[in-house]
Amino acid sequence: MIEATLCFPMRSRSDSAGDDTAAETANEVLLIEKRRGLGEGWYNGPGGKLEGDETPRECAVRETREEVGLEIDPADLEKAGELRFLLDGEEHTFCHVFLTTAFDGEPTASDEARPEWVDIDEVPYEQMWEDDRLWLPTVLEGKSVRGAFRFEGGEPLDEAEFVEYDLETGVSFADGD
Ligand SMILES: CNc1ncnc2c1ncn2[C@@H]1O[C@H](COP(=O)(O)OP(=O)(O)OP(=O)(O)O)[C@@H](O)[C@H]1O
Repeated sequence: MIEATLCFPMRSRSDSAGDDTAAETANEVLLIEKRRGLGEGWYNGPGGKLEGDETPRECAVRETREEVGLEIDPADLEKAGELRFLLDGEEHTFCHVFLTTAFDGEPTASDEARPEWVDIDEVPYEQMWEDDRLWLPTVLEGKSVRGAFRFEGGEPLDEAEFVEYDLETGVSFADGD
């Protein structure tokens, strides 16, 4: 099973640089248009697979730096979700979702990703993974989610058919990761 992360930097529209504005007032989210690999051509948050013995939090910080050039203190990441993606009945990917309103730098495009600030009411769900519309609105409201999403039809996951899901909101997580 793959362990992966997603990280959603947020800001309020009036901020030109990131600071520690409270999540409740943030109304824009940094999405990426994925330029290669799984989910290519779709929007998502920065993120990727855990490497070596890093924690999910360390992975989210590294992937956000590599993909869009923002620097985040791991302690400033707020755990917002745990998502299980099943393919043909087998555990495929376990994804840790984080939010942050505290980061340094300006989003910059990389080979992997083109970043774009998007109003949280204008998230392009029709150009995203099908499951995103089910859990991301809740996360962007500042509530936590735990979900399981079933896909069928074999690899690759981004060509499989989304068939059903279970979702809980307002959950708590056992540890900070
Ligand atoms: C099934 N429904 C899904 N809905 C929303 N997001 C999903 C997802 N399934 C996978 N994801 C995310 O997609 C990224 C893939 O990342 P992916 O390119 O494979 O990782 P990484 O950057 O490490 O790849 P390289 O091997 O270095 O190219 C990673 O953030 C992962 O959490």
